[in-house]
Amino acid sequence: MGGKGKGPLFETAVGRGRRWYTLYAISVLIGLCLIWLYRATNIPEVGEKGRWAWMGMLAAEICFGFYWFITQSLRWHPVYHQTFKNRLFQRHGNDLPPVDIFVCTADPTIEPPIMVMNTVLSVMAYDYPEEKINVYVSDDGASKFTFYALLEAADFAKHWIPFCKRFNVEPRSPSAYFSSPDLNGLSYASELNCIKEMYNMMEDRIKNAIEFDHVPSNTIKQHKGFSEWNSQTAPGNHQSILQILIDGRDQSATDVEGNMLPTLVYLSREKRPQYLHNFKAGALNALIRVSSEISNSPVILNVDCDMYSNSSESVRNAMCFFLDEERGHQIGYVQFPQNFNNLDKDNIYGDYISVIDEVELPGLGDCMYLGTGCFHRRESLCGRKYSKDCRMLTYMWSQGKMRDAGENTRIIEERAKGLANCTYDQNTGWGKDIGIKYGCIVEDVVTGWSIQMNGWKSIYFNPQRKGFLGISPTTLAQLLVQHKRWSEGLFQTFLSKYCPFLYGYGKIELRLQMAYATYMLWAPMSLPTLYYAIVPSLCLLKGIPLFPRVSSTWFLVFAYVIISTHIYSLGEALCCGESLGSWWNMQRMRLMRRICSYFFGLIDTMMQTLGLGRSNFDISAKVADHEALERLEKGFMEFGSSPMFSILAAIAMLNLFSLVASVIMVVVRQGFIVREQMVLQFLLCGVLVLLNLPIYEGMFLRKDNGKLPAYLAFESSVVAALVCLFSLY
Ligand SMILES: O=c1ccn([C@@H]2O[C@H](COP(=O)(O)OP(=O)(O)O[C@H]3O[C@H](CO)[C@@H](O)[C@H](O)[C@H]3O)[C@@H](O)[C@H]2O)c(=O)[nH]1
Ligand SMILES: [Mn+2]
Repeated sequence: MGGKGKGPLFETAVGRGRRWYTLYAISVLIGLCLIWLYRATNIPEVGEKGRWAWMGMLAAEICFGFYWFITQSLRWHPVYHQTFKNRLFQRHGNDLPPVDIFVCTADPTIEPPIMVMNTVLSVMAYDYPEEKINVYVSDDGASKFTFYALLEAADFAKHWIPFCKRFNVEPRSPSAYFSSPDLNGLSYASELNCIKEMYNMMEDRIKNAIEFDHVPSNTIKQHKGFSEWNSQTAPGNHQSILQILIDGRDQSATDVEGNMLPTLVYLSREKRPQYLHNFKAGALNALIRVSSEISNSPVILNVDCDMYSNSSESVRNAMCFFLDEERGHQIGYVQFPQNFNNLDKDNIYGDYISVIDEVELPGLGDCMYLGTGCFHRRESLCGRKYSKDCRMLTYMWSQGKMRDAGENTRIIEERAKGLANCTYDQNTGWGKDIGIKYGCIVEDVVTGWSIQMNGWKSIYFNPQRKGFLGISPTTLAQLLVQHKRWSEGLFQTFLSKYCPFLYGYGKIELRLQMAYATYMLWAPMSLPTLYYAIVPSLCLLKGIPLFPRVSSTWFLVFAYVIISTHIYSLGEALCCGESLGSWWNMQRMRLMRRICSYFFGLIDTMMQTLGLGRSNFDISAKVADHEALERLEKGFMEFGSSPMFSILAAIAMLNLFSLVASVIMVVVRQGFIVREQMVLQFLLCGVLVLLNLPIYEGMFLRKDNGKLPAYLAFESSVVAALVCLFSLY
């Protein structure tokens, strides 16, 4: 290396300000202990009113306290990485390892082929030597329209890639680029118009094909791949379809400027009704095998089909980690944050994205595998354990199996196809010790966890310009379903042999075990939250006090813990660039997620533990209708429909009744609330009502299509009234 571009390829800095944080955390911990002490020493006597309610409060507060304690692991050891791409260039030039890029799609209706195509084009156009990029699309929907869109993409890429490189455009997803606001007055306006025109025509062709259920017949004639589809082909029942659309080794496959093109492969693995297909994990494992036969790159990037590349530098950034002479050989994967390009400014669905990106993920020191936007070292993904003699990536790659350039594409297709058959990984290590884990709907977290257990280090890299942008759910119902799936999968993992505290015990730092547990315990945390959202309000109605009176010193303890933790979380959100309104929305959604998604996730996990039912990977929708988007822009939540709303609405009504009733009592029987021991309970109920305002609005005031289903208003009022009456007697 001759001292070229001296210094490491990446640097790691440890966050500052820890001392203050530790002081604050200790003070909260003391407060929590005092609260438990207060609860334990003030339990109402046998026969006194509210004894059971009190014990429940104690249990709930123990849960909250314990949970708060383990979440501290996410703020314990913040590290930030910086890469030096110029040094990478000085040392290696363009002599860099190849990368295999996996794009997964599963359903052409909720993941439109045009979206998949844009993601594919964005990753084909990375600022990286073209012949070193290999893009694989896994289509679990076995859709000939997705296939057709990719064929079009293969053609369009010949113009798009040179265009991107010549004018250095960002982002490189055509549709995202064409819709960016600052395209006026560019020096290359005529080239831009020309390529935009070409793109629009292509988009129209694909849209028409889908609308009329008809791929242009000359395209069908030109590509033998279409013969794989017949009237029997169904997403859940078909043979493996594998087509190499661009063979990067083929010297004649060049773009309009004569440069080589990235390899592009379409795969729809075999599916048969009698075989489990293991959802996304199965798809990724098929891709790992198939790609090993075709390009076998030492680094694998995988993205969901909605996650287009927003920065052309990501591959080079990732290589700075893997190729670092000092530490690169230990790194198993480099995870970029998951960001979204369809969030409204007030964050109405209360995504914690910014806090997670800026605080929690760096705060962990290591990183979880989040399922998308992650670069893996192929070996680590394939289950190899890290050992001191794991060689540098460059070595591995020069030793790796490289396909003979002259070999016929069709022969390779035939050979690789067998690796995607559904019997291939039956009774093998695939899904257990090799590849992505099976049997869990959060395959990503479990897989990342076991890679870490195998001794590999992980990197969380959050550059200024976001690496990937995707689509987050656009209705409350979709969001709740997504979180239900996550909480369910995560809790199942907690109960399985992968439980962080057992599996990780003695092998991995406690900090990391706790960090994983904070996510895996979402589902059971629904119970104390439900308790807090229901019981104190009912007791308010009955006049049973559950908190200390204002004049007591214990009151100060509660006040300190409540106020300090909320001020802290508000401060954190503001520092991450959120607004006050967006923080408030985050609080609301935390409540809703806990009492709906996590609660249903908990129930489903329990059912499965008892052997009733099996979990399903409900794919998140990635399209929203126009009206809905308009309402969202105006700040109205789009509800959609979901059985989970029943519980949400019932709790909202119950709190409203309790609040109204106690206000009436204050007015009629003056002094009721002023009995100062009810103050905290009254406030809690009041805050719950405020958080639930959009629910009342959605049930009673709104007339548009995004409101809550009509029957809910009636149903929830009746349920809440019955519960209130019942509890009064
Ligand atoms: O049988 C399936 C199901 C899903 N997918 C693909 O998996 C990806 C993720 O699915 P999506 O419905 O978008 O999931 P999210 O709710 O966004 O999922 C998040 O959480 C998942 C784990 O629950 C991770 O796998 C994802 O990467 C992560 O984005 C999409 O590209 C799908 O096409 C498949 O390929 N086959
Ligand atoms: Mn997604």
